[in-house]
Amino acid sequence: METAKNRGGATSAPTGGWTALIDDIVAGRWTNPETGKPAVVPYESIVIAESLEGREAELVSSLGLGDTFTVVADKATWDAMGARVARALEKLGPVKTIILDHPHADMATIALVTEKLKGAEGVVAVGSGTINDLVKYVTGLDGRRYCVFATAASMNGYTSTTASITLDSGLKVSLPSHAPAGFFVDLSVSAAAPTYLSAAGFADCLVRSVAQIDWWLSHRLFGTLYSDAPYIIQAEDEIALNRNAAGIGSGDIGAHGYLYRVLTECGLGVSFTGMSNHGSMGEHQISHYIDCFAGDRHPGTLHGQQVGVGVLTMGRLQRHYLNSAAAPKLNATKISFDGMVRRMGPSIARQCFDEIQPKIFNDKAIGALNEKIADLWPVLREELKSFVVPVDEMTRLLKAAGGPTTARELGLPVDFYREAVVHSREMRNRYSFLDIAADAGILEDFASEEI
Ligand SMILES: NC(=O)C1=CN([C@@H]2O[C@H](COP(=O)(O)OP(=O)(O)OC[C@H]3O[C@@H](n4cnc5c(N)ncnc54)[C@H](OP(=O)(O)O)[C@@H]3O)[C@@H](O)[C@H]2O)C=CC1
Ligand SMILES: O=C(CO)COP(=O)(O)O
Repeated sequence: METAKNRGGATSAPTGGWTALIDDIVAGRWTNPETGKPAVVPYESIVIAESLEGREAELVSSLGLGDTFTVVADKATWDAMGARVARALEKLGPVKTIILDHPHADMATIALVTEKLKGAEGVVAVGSGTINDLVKYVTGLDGRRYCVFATAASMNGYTSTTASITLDSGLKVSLPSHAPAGFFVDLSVSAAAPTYLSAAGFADCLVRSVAQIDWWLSHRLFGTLYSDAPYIIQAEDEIALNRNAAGIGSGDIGAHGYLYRVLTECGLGVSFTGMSNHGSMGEHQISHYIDCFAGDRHPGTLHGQQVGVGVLTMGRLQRHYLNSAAAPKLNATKISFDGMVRRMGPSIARQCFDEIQPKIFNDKAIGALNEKIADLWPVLREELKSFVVPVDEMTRLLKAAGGPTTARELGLPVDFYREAVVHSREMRNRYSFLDIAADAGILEDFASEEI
């Protein structure tokens, strides 16, 4: 196995260690400024350390999951850490292993894992996004507590209470699930993983500014739920992480410490609101569209890699609007159901068309919305500008972390990427600048410049 570069790293942990603040949130000592009350979150133990070698059994045993254990991994994550965790758990009791073959977080695999985990007591996931979502979702079905050892800093779902699952129809959705009782990070393992994995996780963090802009826009226009709490807890760490972007690409352990802090905080944010919107808006819809509809054209890229390219696209689109003192002016929504059927197939198209009805506006409704936007725009524009990280800066950061910045770099046909930009808004009822641009009639022209 590749060893971590820069062992020890040039970047030191914040005062209080890698879980400073996170410990307070988990212990109920952190007061949410929005409510004035201590936040209550469903986690028992979150440990992030430069090494967990020798501590695996103690960490799992502290959760009291049971007397027998089942470790779930895939081939790569078994090699990276699963074998080590399974060996360590033998001290505590009998250990079974389930090694999945290139798993996907879809309904067929959920059925398989449900069957394999029947009667299992102490369920221990060792892996990244797909392994964690599978184990999270399956154990969530009967409320069985589980824990996860992270093998890659590739996405922010470890601590979220939602699972991103592909339904039998082929549509990827965000389903309510539960939190891991224990989340354990050995930074040396993730820093030694192939760097494209960490760059993907960095991109999942870079989302903050574009998602906050979309989410606030939706809140101001339609009164949809918005919360600052997820952003408040990660604000300082986002600065430290961006300062260490180059360390992500070079496998620096300290840089990975900050990366995991932001990934973890983003997941904790989901447990405040029960939804992933603060870190999943227009840019995630572009990535989900790629996963659902690229078919043979999918280059095998990771969620976070696609999200990173989506972030830059959204940054350019939002810049177009925020640079203008003139309020956006929208026309009645034109979404062709037949077009959706052609692109998505009849079953997904039906499901999505029903889902997006609240953001389909006729002439009368768009007139009222235009008046509201015109009224709000001078103030709303300034509010939105306060969330911006300039797109040139985000591009520089993503490059420094080693992530792809264009569809071409992803290895995705550019025509298909443009289709994703234009049509991904048809997937979910989350209102973003993709909807503004589409209803303003400029989205196709904008997308035609994306490469
Ligand atoms: N629930 C939530 O809130 C969230 C869920 N997600 C979901 O997570 C999934 C993406 O997860 P992601 O982690 O990016 O990718 P995956 O888990 O799909 O795949 C990553 C792959 O990288 C390989 N790998 C992992 N760790 C190591 C290591 N240490 N050394 C070598 N190889 C390693 C593994 O092997 P292999 O070679 O076998 O592929 C692994 O399967 C998506 O389905 C996404 O939608 C994303 C964000 C949030
Ligand atoms: O991927 C996510 C955050 O990175 C959340 O995904 P969903 O949009 O599926 O909830």
